[in-house]
Amino acid sequence: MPEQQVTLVGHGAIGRSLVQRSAALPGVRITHVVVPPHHRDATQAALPASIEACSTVPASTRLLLECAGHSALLEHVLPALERGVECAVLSVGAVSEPGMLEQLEAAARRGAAQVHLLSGAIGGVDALAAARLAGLDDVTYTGRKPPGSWSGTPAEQSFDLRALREPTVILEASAREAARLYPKNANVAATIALAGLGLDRTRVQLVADPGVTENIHEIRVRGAFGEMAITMRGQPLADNPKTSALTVLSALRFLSNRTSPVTL
Ligand SMILES: NC(=O)C1=CN([C@@H]2O[C@H](COP(=O)(O)OP(=O)(O)OC[C@H]3O[C@@H](n4cnc5c(N)ncnc54)[C@H](O)[C@@H]3O)[C@@H](O)[C@H]2O)C=CC1
Ligand SMILES: O=C([O-])CC(=O)C(=O)O
Repeated sequence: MPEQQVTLVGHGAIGRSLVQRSAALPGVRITHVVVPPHHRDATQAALPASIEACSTVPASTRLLLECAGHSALLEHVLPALERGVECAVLSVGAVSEPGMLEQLEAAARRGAAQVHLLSGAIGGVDALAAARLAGLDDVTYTGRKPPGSWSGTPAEQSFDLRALREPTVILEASAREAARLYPKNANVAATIALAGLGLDRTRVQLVADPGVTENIHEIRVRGAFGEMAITMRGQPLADNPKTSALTVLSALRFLSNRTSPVTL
């Protein structure tokens, strides 16, 4: 099978870990990393010489993997899809913006390309999306992280995060609201919603819990298929505690499947 060349968008905690880990992935080579223009030189200095830092998606790109943030969908993913570039996206919560899902679909159709919404920090998306085909009654998601992982979010305006002594619900809302208000913490809420009952009918609870050190995701589903309950207790990335390490591994799995004769 031919080598799969990949352009990454983003070089934060996920991007750096992907560059490092993909070096051991047979058949996959990250060739470019797209970063904001003012980060280009510093990023190039941090990358191996075989990877080029750039501020736009190169014309040679055939597969793009986004690990940057919601704004990167408008800036890089939509134009790439229009040009026929296959894209994989981790900032799934960007679809909480009205019209974004439709824009992704339209751009992919025009470019005859596919956009893959990766499962990221959670498991069970395959089962949920399959269960949906027979009809779902109820899908709930609870995201629980240590208080420090909610710093820089709207929770800071309502709670003194450092003073919390008890698990505290910081948001109860639809998946759409959760993903919009917490763009760095609730992408999985949007993923579960897209796989299940949709952004407006999926109920989400976000919890700041001083009693935990992991990022805990609880998914409960009822439907004609039966019931499903999953708890993920994800280790956070050392570079960014908001992000679970499994997010990187889910992107690696996607890349690995591109070049494996048997996919799983
Ligand atoms: N689906 C999932 O399970 C998860 C998804 N994510 C998504 O992945 C994103 C990245 O996560 P981390 O690497 O932990 O964050 P990070 O904050 O460590 O790194 C993000 C990097 O992307 C860069 N960036 C931001 N906007 C950009 C743009 N338009 N073009 C190019 N580069 C841009 C930033 O400069 C930064 O270096 C999160 O913001 C979130 O949207 C994160 C965790 C889980
Ligand atoms: O990595 C995680 O645990 C989940 C996360 O931040 C997100 O859904 O945006």
